[in-house]
Amino acid sequence: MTSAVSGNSDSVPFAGDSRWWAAGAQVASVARFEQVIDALRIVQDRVAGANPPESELVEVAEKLDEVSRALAVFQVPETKQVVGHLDVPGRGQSLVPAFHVDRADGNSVRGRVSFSRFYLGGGGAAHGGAIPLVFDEVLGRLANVGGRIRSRTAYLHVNYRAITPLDEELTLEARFDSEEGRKRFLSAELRKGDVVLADAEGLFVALREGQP
Ligand SMILES: CCCCCCCCCCCC(=O)SCCNC(=O)CCNC(=O)[C@H](O)C(C)(C)COP(=O)(O)OP(=O)(O)OC[C@H]1O[C@@H](n2cnc3c(N)ncnc32)[C@H](O)[C@@H]1OP(=O)(O)O
Repeated sequence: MTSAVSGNSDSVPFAGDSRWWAAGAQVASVARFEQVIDALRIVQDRVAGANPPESELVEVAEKLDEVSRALAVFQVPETKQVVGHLDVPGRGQSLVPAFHVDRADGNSVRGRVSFSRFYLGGGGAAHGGAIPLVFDEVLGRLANVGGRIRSRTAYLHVNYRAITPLDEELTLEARFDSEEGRKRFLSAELRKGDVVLADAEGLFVALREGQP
């Protein structure tokens, strides 16, 4: 039996808006899909952190080929895609570290995020591109909740204030600061305890009718 990918209503604080990209998409099992994404995230981390002998690499490459062949016949257009549209932390995708919401309303959100080995830049610090990924994810979602017309990021300014460590639970707080016509201004901070690791300001522009 298949079930519709959740059509996150405004009554669900800080839920995504699957109507944006996935109207009508069906998934055989949300729990099973989430299990696949969790396993994929672990594979990403294990590959990033591994240096195995050649014989092991041959075997791993074969197994990964087998997995991609199994999925090749089930490829669907974007409107039917499941990844990114599940009502679970991380939205069922493996690009952006999963953001776990603790408190949210239409104008602010607070939650937790952790950067695993896959997101290593160097010297024990998270990659400088991984941090904006999380800011764009959280600010982008906050910009669009509450029945607002959907918007896209016009700019995202990120300040790196301190090294962002891997494998530690960090907090992220974001707010909808102001609105001028189609322009929405949002900001956020990523913290370890009381220490600000990075902060961001973003402009999100509401799309006109028919704008992709
Ligand atoms: C379950 C699913 C969950 C889904 C959950 C998903 C979470 C992640 C969501 C993340 C969202 C994204 O990353 S979206 C992907 C990344 N972003 C993009 O691809 C956007 C690419 N850019 C564009 O499409 C366009 O440039 C727009 C839409 C941003 C703006 O173009 P436009 O609509 O033609 O508007 P335009 O007239 O240019 O600008 C409108 C006003 O904004 C100002 N403006 C525009 N750009 C800028 C700028 N960079 N810096 C300053 N100001 C700017 C203009 O001066 C103007 O001000 P004034 O004259 O009116 O004062």
